[in-house]
Amino acid sequence: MLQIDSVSRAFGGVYAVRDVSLTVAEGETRAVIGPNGAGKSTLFNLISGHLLPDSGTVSYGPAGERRRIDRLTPHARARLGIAIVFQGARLFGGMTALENVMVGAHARTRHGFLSAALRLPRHRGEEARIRADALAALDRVGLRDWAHRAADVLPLGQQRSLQVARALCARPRLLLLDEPASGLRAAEREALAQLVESLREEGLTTMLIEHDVAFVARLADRVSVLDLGRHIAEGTPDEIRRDDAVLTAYLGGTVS
Ligand SMILES: Nc1ncnc2c1ncn2[C@@H]1O[C@H](COP(=O)(O)OP(=O)(O)OP(=O)(O)O)[C@@H](O)[C@H]1O
Repeated sequence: MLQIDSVSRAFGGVYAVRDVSLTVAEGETRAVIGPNGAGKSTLFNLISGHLLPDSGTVSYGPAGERRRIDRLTPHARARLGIAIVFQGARLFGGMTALENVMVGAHARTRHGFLSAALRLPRHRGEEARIRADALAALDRVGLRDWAHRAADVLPLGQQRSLQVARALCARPRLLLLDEPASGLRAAEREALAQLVESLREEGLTTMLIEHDVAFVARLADRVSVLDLGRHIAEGTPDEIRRDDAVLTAYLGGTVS
């Protein structure tokens, strides 16, 4: 579904991502781990289009439909089915849960969010369909009963689920989750883990950045490890746990 070839991106002469190559299969759940500053979020932004690579290529799509996307805008990539939930992403505080999700659906409409917000005539016909999709997305993440509550009064765990619903409403084929579990309490983490598992069962291709090893071991088919911008290891969670380069990266070179 995703193929990244020799991608690099530097800031001020310092590589955030350096010569990274990896492929993610359709239906796979891929965890991306690595110490702080390893380049994980930068990699996600290179996939979503919020950053462009200095060199290298990003290709996307199921077999037979694969195409290069590394020069496309984030909006164009969203319309191809790539959705990202940013780390610490904010919700629109003055809106209900349902309205927040409907914003996500506009990412894939022809006219976009601005036209929706202005309620232009050409847009009105799509409104009912988007509303139905948004309610379905809320249902999928267990938030149907919260649809008409203000988004900013939801507990943090449900805010995260709402962000996932917003991304799902755009009908992604590749979902990028940047540290979705950070700051959540145990019960909230469990609910999020179950949500990611259910998406996996539905066959959605997902990449997630996560620090918690138990969370990764439970959810990921494969794990990619970044360190100082480089892709230093890839394997199943079990293989990664035994990988010397990974232990060295995490423990600062103290492993013999
Ligand atoms: N927009 C930017 N401008 C300048 N430097 C940046 C920018 N984005 C990232 N960097 C730098 O690139 C490196 C990688 O950052 P990135 O956020 O991708 O790492 P990360 O693995 O996601 O870290 P964390 O786990 O702390 O979120 C860091 O040294 C960071 O300071």
